Amino acid sequence: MASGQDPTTGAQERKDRIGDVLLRVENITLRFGGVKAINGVSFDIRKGEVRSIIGPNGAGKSSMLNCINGFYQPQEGSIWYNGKTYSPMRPHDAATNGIARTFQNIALFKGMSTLDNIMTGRILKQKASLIEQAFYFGRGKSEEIEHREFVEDIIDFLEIQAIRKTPVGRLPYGLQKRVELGRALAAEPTLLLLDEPMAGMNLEEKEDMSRFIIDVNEHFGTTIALIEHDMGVVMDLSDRLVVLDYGSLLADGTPEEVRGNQAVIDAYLGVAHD
Ligand SMILES: Nc1ncnc2c1ncn2[C@@H]1O[C@H](COP(=O)(O)OP(=O)(O)OP(=O)(O)O)[C@@H](O)[C@H]1O
Repeated sequence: MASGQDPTTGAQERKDRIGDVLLRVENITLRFGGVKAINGVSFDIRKGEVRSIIGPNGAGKSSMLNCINGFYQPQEGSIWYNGKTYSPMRPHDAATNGIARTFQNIALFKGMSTLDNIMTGRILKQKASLIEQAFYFGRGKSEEIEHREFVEDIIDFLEIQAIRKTPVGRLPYGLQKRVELGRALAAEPTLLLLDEPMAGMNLEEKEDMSRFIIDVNEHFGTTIALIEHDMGVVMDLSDRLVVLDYGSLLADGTPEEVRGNQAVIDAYLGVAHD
């Protein structure tokens, strides 16, 4: 958030930005054999908000993102998204309906350049036939130019012009994370799922990434669901938080509400379960 800004103006702007419910997780239960990774969890995500999912290791956070984008198919429950119920959500439905994500462990093509990696995020936007693309004529040619311009804008936005031709495997970790964000943005997502976008980063890199997340949310109006372990970052960025513990919903509310919740404090301090 810009320094020197009147905090009441900022709060009002945020309120104006947040709209109706975009996605609702309804009573999701996910099992792996005998392990209940998620246990009857429900919550919603509103248009334009930054919604964080927090909780101790193994709480079910990544599994929840995997249910939302269809990588995992829960045994019970459904996902309501933008007017339609998915039971379960399938990866293709998620991708074609504007749900994009980044991963806890970077999933880029290490030998390919920054530019080419981000271009792969445009695949679902391509309308030209394979022949048109291969021989670079007709729609293939005009589309390529259009996609390239879009990707160049993302590169400018994320301030990574200097590394546009560098193979991503040679980049430091923090920059690889930024390229991964760029690839997700190339899909022009309505809902962006970020799985620990700041893991392994130093303070300066975390500050940069926080700024980009806020900018994506404010400038593009992208709704963001975020998993992050750094509580300082989470409290600063989030409009609302969901807290999971041992696969169950422990709390749901604003940063202030969650910060003061005794069950959350106990979970983080490691108070024994009955
Ligand atoms: N593919 C899988 N196969 C078997 N068990 C799994 C699988 N994915 C997750 N789990 C289990 O489900 C539970 C929740 O895991 P999950 O990765 O969702 O937690 P998390 O909150 O994201 O943890 P962390 O903060 O450590 O990343 C854990 O007990 C985990 O071992």
